[in-house]
Order: sequence, then structure tokens, then C-alpha cells
Amino acid sequence: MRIPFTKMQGAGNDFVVLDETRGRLGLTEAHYRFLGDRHFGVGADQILTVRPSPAEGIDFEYVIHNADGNEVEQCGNGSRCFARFVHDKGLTTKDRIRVQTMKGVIEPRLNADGRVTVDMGAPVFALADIPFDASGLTLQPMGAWGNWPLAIVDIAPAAPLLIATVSMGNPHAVTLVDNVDTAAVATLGPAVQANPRFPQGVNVGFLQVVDRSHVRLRVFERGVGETLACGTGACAAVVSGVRLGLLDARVEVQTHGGVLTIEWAGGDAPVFMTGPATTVFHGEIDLPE
Ligand SMILES: N[C@H](CCC[C@H](N)C(=O)O)C(=O)O
Repeated sequence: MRIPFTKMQGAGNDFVVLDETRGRLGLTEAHYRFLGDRHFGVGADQILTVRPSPAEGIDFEYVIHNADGNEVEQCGNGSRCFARFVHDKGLTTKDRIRVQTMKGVIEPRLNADGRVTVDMGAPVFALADIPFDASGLTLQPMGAWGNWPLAIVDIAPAAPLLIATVSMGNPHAVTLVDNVDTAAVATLGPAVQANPRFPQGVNVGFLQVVDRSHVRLRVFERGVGETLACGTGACAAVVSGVRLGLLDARVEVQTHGGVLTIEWAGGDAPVFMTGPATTVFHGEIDLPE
């Protein structure tokens, strides 16, 4: 079956975008893996599928699959590209779009400067909702780490790693590093992901605080590996930094793929993410049977 697609990227996090507003394509997990494959398919970190409104007051549904073929709850950079896609394709004339994802409703807004701002909803900290299995762990105030539970996860090589866990709809573990350029992303990322205390896996963020309104971030993403940027990861990192008393309410996040601006007023306030959304090319591809 030959299908049309649009290749997009947001701060270097790249996507294949599919339009199912006029009917389902009936893709399998293997098809999503093929589309994400950088050698045998198109190549992307995630595959985003746009579907019609599922309910009154919602404009679209948006389904996200990682390159490994698994469906996931949320994608921040993808939500900006989704908004650019439906607007540029004439599927909506709205600049503020309400869209249902697996884990809630988010609201991207197209700005005059070409960037997109997304209300990503409020962060979730309850460990069971990450989910993180804290059984047998002693969670206690960790001095400078503030007075909120921090998971100490014994990660080989035999060194307890301090991480902050938070959900933006999808699971995140954030750890502080002195310099993202020398952080052991390729080894610690998979090690944290493999830890059985994350029963649904986890995106692992490596956060370097430059000052109270500027950070650098690398993320080893669930289902992909390290990406050039991770939108929900940037949200999770800034939220963790604010809760640790290290960051102000508006932070510029420098990633390998570009800059994201994250704003969070604390508590139950929603997290706002602003960043680029770029169409790279349109194409067609024959899917393997
Ligand atoms: N890998 C993530 C999904 C994509 C997140 C990322 N690309 C973003 O921009 O938020 C997960 O499995 O939860």
C-alpha cells in the first residue's frame, strides 16, 4: 500500500506525520517501525497520526508512536508539528487547537513569529502515576534536593543515582549533571530505562543548570534513544529544577537541536512550552505487506 506522509521536525526531534482525518490507514506496529527506520524506511523519532475530533469541544485526536513501534501518551515537539501540519494543510483555520492525546487534552497555539506554544497540562508527581515502583525504597528529604520524594535508584555500576521523577503524560526521570557534553547519556540512559522500578519504561533527562533561567539538556528517550530534543523532557527537566529551587518560572532550554522555552508557575499550574515546528518535505512510500 502506498501512503502519503509529511516529514517534520521540532528542534531536531523528527517526525513522520500521517493524515487519518478521512479514514484509517490500518497500520501495524511493524509499519510504524518501518516508517521510523532511518535505513529501510523514511526515518523519524516518532510517527504522528492526525485523526478527526473524538468529542465536542475537541478539534482533533493525535496518536503518537515511537520509532520502536509502541504507542505512547505524549510528545511535546510533536504537538507543535501537529499544529503546524493541520493548519498548513487547511484542516483547521484555528490558531489555538484543542487536541486529544492518549493522556489528556493539550492546546497548541500558533504564534505570529512562526513558533508554537503548547499548554502541556500540569506535571504529575505521584510516584504511582509516573509510574515508579518505590517499594522497599526510603524516600526522604534529600537536603539540597528539597523536601519532596526523590527516587534513589541503585544503578550499575553500584552508584546510587539521584533522580527526580515526573510525568508529563509520559514518564520522565531527570538527573543533574555538571556538563551535558560529558554526561554518560549512552550508558546511564539505558541503565535507568532498564530498571524494573519503571514498569512502563522512562525518558531519561540529563540537566545542566547554567543559571536560574538557562539550562542545557540531553534526553535518552524511551523507544528511541538519544534525540536532538525532547519537548516533554524539557518540561520535566524545568519542573524538576523549579521544585529543587534551582530555576525561575521561565527557562530557556538549550538542546542539541535548538532552544525550547518552558514556563511553569509551580504547583498545579500547567506547563507551557514554546518552540519551532518545521515542515521538511512531503512524500509517498510503499509500505511492506
Ligand atoms: N519518547 C517519548 C515520546 C516522545 C517524547 C518527545 N519526542 C517529546 O518531544 O516530548 C516516550 O516514550 O514517552
